[in-house]
Amino acid sequence: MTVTEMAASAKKAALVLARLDTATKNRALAAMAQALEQNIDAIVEANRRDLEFSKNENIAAPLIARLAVDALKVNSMAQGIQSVAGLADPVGRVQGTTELDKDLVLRRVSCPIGVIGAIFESRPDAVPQIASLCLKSGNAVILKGGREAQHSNKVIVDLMRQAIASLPGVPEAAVQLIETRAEVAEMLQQDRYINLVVPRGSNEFVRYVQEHTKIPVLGHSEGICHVYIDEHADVEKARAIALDAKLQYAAACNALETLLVHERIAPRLLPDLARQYRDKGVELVGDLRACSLVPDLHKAADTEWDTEYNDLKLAIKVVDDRGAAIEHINEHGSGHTDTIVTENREVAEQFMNEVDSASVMWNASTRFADGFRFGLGAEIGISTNKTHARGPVGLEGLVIYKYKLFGCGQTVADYSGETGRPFTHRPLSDDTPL
Ligand SMILES: NC(=O)C1=CN([C@@H]2O[C@H](COP(=O)(O)OP(=O)(O)OC[C@H]3O[C@@H](n4cnc5c(N)ncnc54)[C@H](OP(=O)(O)O)[C@@H]3O)[C@@H](O)[C@H]2O)C=CC1
Ligand SMILES: N[C@@H](CCC(=O)OP(=O)(O)O)C(=O)O
Repeated sequence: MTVTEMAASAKKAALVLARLDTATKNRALAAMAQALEQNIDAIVEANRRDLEFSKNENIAAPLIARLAVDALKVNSMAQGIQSVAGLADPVGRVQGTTELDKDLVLRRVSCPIGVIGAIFESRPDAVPQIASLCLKSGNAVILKGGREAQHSNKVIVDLMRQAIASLPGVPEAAVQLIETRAEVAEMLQQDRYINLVVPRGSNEFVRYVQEHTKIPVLGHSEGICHVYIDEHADVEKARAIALDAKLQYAAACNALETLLVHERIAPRLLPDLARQYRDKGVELVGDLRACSLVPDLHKAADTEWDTEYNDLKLAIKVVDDRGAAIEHINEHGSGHTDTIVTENREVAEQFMNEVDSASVMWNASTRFADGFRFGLGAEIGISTNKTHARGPVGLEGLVIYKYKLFGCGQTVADYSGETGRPFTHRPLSDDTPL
């Protein structure tokens, strides 16, 4: 099948999905989860081939960890799908009701976006997450994962499609997979059928997508995430957060890349914290003031402040005050996730108000920026766009709305000119029967 044919069938599927009731969608999700659980060996075997390929290509260890799938991971993929089934249906929610005039009532109701093209990194667990969120929100999806994960992705998508096809009324074309960059290029031309493209990847890749399509793009790009340790920080909290944000999963886009430390707390905190990082294998670089506090610290090149390492490397900078920290983050960050550690509420609120990022945190690790941990069930990714969705994108980010106007024969002429009737524009309760 060509990509154009796939996109056309996705469009048809989306029209069917949009009218499916919640119970049918949940049955499809349960079948998808069961299909994965019952085929753990096939998934793990496909993943073994992907891992072999990646090891031959010398892929970095954190990226191998992101790619690897074992039985536990398959079970957690299945649980993830079930948890999406357990979420409230985001489609058909009344978002406001206005009486324009007697017997002329306008209602805003949530509805699916349509067809989503999702391109993402070599992370097989992203496949069921994105597919289940799209299905629950009534959208068809065309998936493209990273080349290192292609065998795993194919088996997972095939299993989910077979599960969907076994249910009456649920179109198999709800979930489709493309595998090559050439197909991505073709997909980007399908503005007739595809309503939103979600690229997850480097800034260059997201820019490439934006420059090669007329389809709206919801970019999920790099995370140059910061932890700022304020002068009023609790040292133990600061240490725990700074270590977790870098070490808990260094390859994630929400991992720490630049540590900013207030000059008044730096001498007490940095030497010991640097030792702890080094004990865990983290390579450190710093500005001149950090270098004066930490033995053998290499001076950071100017470009380091704009670098996402995605690995066991960290840049450290000592700042004069919170204003300097906020300024640094707004200049060098990527609008993803940034944290302040402080015991001073006023300082924390200033930081959270003035840092222009999708997720701003107080006394918590940047690694919390995740759809599951935020209670969204799962995530299609973490948006670094400002519109239409920001930060971890769950079901709410996958619906739009339509206006439904309930009349009884009125025309605009009735409301025009000097003799026209005035509008009432009266808000009504959303459960008013129409
Ligand atoms: N905000 C978020 O939710 C996420 C952000 N990221 C960010 O992504 C970045 C790097 O991740 P990485 O895994 O290396 O991802 P890449 O940017 O290398 O690749 C991601 C996807 O884009 C595809 N791709 C890349 N370039 C092109 C191109 N020119 N044409 C068509 N397809 C292309 C890849 O395909 P192929 O493999 O076939 O080359 C893959 O499917 C990091 O900055 C990370 O923070 C990653 C995950 C989630
Ligand atoms: N949701 C993820 C982070 C986002 C993500 O997909 O990151 P990545 O490891 O770059 O693929 C998590 O915190 O586990």
